[in-house]
Amino acid sequence: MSAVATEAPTLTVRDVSVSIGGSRILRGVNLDIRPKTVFCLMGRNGVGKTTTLKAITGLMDANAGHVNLLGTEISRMSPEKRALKGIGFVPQGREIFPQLTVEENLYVGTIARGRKPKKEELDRVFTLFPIIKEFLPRKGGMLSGGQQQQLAIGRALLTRPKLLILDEPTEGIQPNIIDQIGDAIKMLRDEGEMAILLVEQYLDFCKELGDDFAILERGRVAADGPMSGLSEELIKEFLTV
Ligand SMILES: Nc1ncnc2c1ncn2[C@@H]1O[C@H](COP(=O)(O)OP(=O)(O)OP(=O)(O)O)[C@@H](O)[C@H]1O
Repeated sequence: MSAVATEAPTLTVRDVSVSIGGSRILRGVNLDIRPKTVFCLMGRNGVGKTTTLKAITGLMDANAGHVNLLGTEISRMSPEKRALKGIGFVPQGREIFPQLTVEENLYVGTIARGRKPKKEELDRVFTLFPIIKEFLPRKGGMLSGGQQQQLAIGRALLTRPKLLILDEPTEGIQPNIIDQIGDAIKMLRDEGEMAILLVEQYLDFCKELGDDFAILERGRVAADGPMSGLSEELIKEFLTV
């Protein structure tokens, strides 16, 4: 077993349940996300992937269960407090402010913390996504979907997360930008400062990037383990439509 595998997890989710309007959406979800790895949360439409992310980030309250980030119980904290503890979230749809410039969008997360990003933090984002530097004065709404995704990831990175959470980053994005986002995820993982939790329906993207996976089915983890264990049988049973 490698040294990495024996390190304490960056995030543990234990028996997390969420109900919305009387229906049980999550029914005791368990996840262990190791440091310096990419973890892919997979499953068909409507199985509870986004709800799991919201229970982790605090955007949705869990009825039961525990979420622990780097040894700290965060499940009763506000989303803002969880962000300060080290959770960076890039939501589905990216949530770029269309009327703000790219530069203003980029600074939103750090300014909310009362500071401006440091030059080396900005340079790191520009190295990952050179287009952001080129388009700094443009309005966010003028960017393509893929460029907005890069901007949203850049914005999250400036908060120096310990866990970067990405909800369907490839959705509706052209292939060359998907490749750039994949390369950026690999680079971030290899730098070793964070773990990355990826919700993704694009199977090849997950297989290429993921170290570990979990498959959700009706609000529960139906299978999990190292990505090498994602068999054709599991894909057929839980992922193909
Ligand atoms: N605010 C809400 N009110 C009512 N039902 C909801 C709400 N949010 C989610 N649901 C329901 O909870 C279930 C899980 O939704 P969730 O968005 O977590 O699934 P998902 O796996 O992320 O799906 P997708 O791949 O379509 O995004 C779905 O049946 C959805 O209709």
